[in-house]
Amino acid sequence: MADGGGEPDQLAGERATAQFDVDGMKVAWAGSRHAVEVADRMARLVASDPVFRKDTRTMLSRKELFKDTLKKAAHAWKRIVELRLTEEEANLLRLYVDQPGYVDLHWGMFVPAIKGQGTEEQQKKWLPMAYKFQIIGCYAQTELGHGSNVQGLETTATFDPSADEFVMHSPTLTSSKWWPGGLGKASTHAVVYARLITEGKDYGIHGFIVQLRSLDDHSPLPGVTLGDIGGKFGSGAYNSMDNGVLRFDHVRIPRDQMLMRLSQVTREGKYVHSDVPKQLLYGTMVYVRQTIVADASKALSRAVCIAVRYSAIRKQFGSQDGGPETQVLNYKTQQSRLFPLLASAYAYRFVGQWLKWLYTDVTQKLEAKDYSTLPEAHACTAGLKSVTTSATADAIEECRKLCGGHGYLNSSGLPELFAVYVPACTYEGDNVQVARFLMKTVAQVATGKQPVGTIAYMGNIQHLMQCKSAVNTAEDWLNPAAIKEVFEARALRMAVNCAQNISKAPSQEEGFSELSPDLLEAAVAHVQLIIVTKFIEKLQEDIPGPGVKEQLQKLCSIYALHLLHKHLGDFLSTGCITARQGALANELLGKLYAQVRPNAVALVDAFDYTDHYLGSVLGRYDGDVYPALYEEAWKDPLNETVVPDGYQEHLRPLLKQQLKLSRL
Ligand SMILES: CCCCCCCC/C=C\CCCC(=O)SCCNC(=O)CCNC(=O)[C@H](O)C(C)(C)COP(=O)(O)OP(=O)(O)OC[C@H]1O[C@@H](n2cnc3c(N)ncnc32)[C@H](O)[C@@H]1OP(=O)(O)O
Ligand SMILES: Cc1cc2nc3c(=O)[nH]c(=O)nc-3n(C[C@H](O)[C@H](O)[C@H](O)COP(=O)(O)OP(=O)(O)OC[C@H]3O[C@@H](n4cnc5c(N)ncnc54)[C@H](O)[C@@H]3O)c2cc1C
Repeated sequence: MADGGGEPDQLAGERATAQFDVDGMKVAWAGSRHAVEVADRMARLVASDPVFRKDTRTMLSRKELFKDTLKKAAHAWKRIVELRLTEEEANLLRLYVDQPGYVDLHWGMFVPAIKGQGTEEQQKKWLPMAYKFQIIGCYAQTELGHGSNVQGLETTATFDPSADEFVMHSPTLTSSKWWPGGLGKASTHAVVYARLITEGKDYGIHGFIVQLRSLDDHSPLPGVTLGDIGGKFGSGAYNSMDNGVLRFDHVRIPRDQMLMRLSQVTREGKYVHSDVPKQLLYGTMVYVRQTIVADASKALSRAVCIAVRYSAIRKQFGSQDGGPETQVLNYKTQQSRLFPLLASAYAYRFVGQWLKWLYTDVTQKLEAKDYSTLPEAHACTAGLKSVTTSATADAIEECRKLCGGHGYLNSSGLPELFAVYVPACTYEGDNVQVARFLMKTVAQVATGKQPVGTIAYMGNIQHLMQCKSAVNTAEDWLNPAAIKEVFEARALRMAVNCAQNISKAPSQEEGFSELSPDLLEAAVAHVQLIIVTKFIEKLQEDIPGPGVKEQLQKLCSIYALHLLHKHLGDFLSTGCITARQGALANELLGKLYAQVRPNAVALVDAFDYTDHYLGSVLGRYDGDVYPALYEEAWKDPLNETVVPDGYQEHLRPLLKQQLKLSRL
C-alpha cells in the first residue's frame, strides 16, 4: 500500500481477474500488430520528452498556452524530420502531443483541400511547400454571419480579366471569415471559400489559395485584416488554438490560385465546369468528418479509461464494522452508467475503422470517375460525425460525474478533455444530413430499385415493415441476427413513417421542414444501425487471442441493448418489439454487466494509453491515486505562497473591521 492510503495493488488485482488476452485485445483495438507497435513507440517517444509535458497546462495564461503550443508544434516537427518518421508515425506523434493547434488544420484541412480540389499543376506547386512547412495553411470557410449555410457565404472573388487576377473582398461585417483554426496568428496561407464572380455573373462558392501573411516577417499583407476571435470555453483546453477572423479589402491574387479541379475560369474570364459533381467542393469536409469519427473513440476511450480505473480504486460505504468499503465499480448503478460507455468506445473504434475504409474506397472510385458512392459517403460521414460526437461529449461529462468530486479537479484530466472535445459537436456541422438521403432511398425502393451498402437493408422492406421479433428469453438477445432485425425494422419504419407524412404535406419542402424533428430521429436510428452492424461484422472476422472475441461479443451486445433500452419508445411505437421483449433485453444487460465487471480494467488497459496521454491522476496505470492528487494540489499557483496575494489589501482590513465590530 502506498503512503496516504492509495492502493496500487488494487489495479494489479483487477488485472489478474481478466478472462482474456490483453495483448490480443490491443491488436483488435488498434487494427493490427503493426498498429499497436507504432502507436506504442510514438506514445512513449512523446511521454519521455520534457518539451511535451502538459501537467501544468491548465494553469497557463492564454498567451503562455499559445506560445507553448507553437513550441510543441515546432519541436514535434523537428523530431519528425530528425527521426525521418513516416506519415503514419508523424500523425501518431502529433496525436500523443495532445494539444490542439494550427498543425491540425494545416494537415487536416489545408493539405486535403488542395489535394482534393487542386489540379495536378496546382498540387505540384503548393503541396511540396506545405509538406515542408515553408507555408502554413488553414481552411477559411465559415463567416461571422454564415456557418452551416455554405451557399450563403458573402466573401467575393471577382475576376479582373485586365490583370488576370481575382479580387478577394469582404463586402460586409458578416462576411468576415470567423472561426478558422490556425488563422488568427499562425497561418501564412488559407484556402478561402468565396463567391466566384466573372463576366458579371455569380457562380457560387469556390475555393481559392490566398497568401495572408508575409513570409519574411509574418505581418499581414496589404488589404488583409487578421486576428484571433478571443477566448473559448474552459481553462486551457481549445484556447491553444488561434481560431481567427479575416477580412479582405480588395486583395488581388493570380487567377491560377483558384482551385480548378472542379471548374475553371479561362484567361478571358469564361467560367467552365468540368464533368466532376459540384458536391466535390465539400470533399474536404467529408474527409475531416471521417477523421472526427475516429477521434470520437479516442476521446471517449480516454474518459472511460480514467473512470473505470478510478472506480476500481475508489471505495465508498459497504462496511458497518470498520472493514473495507466497497469499490464503487461494484455498484450496479455505476456499472449500468459506465459499461455502455466502455462498449461505445469499442463500437466507435470499429465504425471509425470501417469509415476510413469507406472513404478510401470512395476516393479510389472518384479517381476512376465513378461518383456513384459519393452520396452514401456524404450521408455516412455527416451522420456518424453528428451522432458519435454528441454521444462522446455527453459520455465525457458522465465519466466526470462517475468520478465524483475528484472528477471536477483539473488534475483528473476530465474537465480539459470535455472542454477540448465539446466543440467537435459543432464544427463540421451538427445536422444529421443523412435524412434527405434516407427519404430519397425510400422513394427509390418504392420504384423497385435495390439499394446497396449501408442502406441495403431497406430493400428488405416487405419483411422489415411487418416482422415481429422472435425473442422469447433474455439470452435470445445474444443472437446478433435478432438484434440486427429489430434495429433494421426500427430504422426503416421510422424512415417510412416520415416519408408517408411528408407526402401528405402541401409541398415536399414544407413536409421536410415540418417533420424535421422526426427526420432527425429517423436519421439517428439509421446511424445507430450502422454502428451496431459494423460491430457485428467485426465479430465475424478472425480475432485472435484467448477470450478476446468473447469479450467483444459481450460489449457488442451491451452497446446494442443499451441503445434499445434508451430508445425503447422507438422500438415499441414502431411495433418492432413488445414491452416484455424490452424487459428481457434489460434483464440480459444486467447479466452482461456482471460478466464484464472482472474484465473492466483490462478492457481499458487494451487502449494502451500512457499516463502522459491520459493526463489524469485518477486514471494512472498504477492506481496510486491519492498521493498523486495530494501532490498535484500543491502545484497550483495559489499555493506558491502560504498567505495569498491580496491578503493585505482585501482580507486583513475586513478581518480587522470584524474584530472591531465584535468588540463594540
Ligand atoms: C491529421 C488529421 C487531423 C484532422 C483533425 C482536424 C480537426 C480540426 C478541428 C476542427 C476543424 C473544423 C473545420 C470546420 O468546421 S470547416 C467548416 C465546416 N462547415 C460545415 O460543416 C458546414 C456545414 N454545412 C453543410 O455541410 C451544409 O449542409 C452543406 C452540405 C454545405 C449544404 O450545402 P448545399 O446547401 O449546397 O447543399 P444541400 O444540403 O442542398 O445539398 C445539395 C446536394 O449535395 C449533397 N451533398 C451535400 N454535401 C455533400 C458532400 N459533402 N458530399 C457529397 N454530397 C453532398 C446533398 O446530399 C444534396 O444531394 P441531393 O441529392 O439531395 O441533391
Ligand atoms: C472550435 C471550432 C473550430 C472551427 N474551425 C473551423 C475552421 O477551421 N474553418 C471553418 O471554416 N470553420 C470552422 N468552424 C466553424 C464551424 O464549422 C461552424 O461553427 C459550424 O459549421 C456551425 O455553423 P454556425 O456556427 O454558423 O452555427 P449555426 O449554423 O448558426 O447553428 C446554430 C443552430 O442552428 C441550427 N441550424 C442551422 N441550420 C439549420 C437548418 N437548416 N435546420 C435546422 N437547424 C439548423 C444548428 O443545428 C444549431 O443548433 C469552427 C467552429 C468551432 C466551434
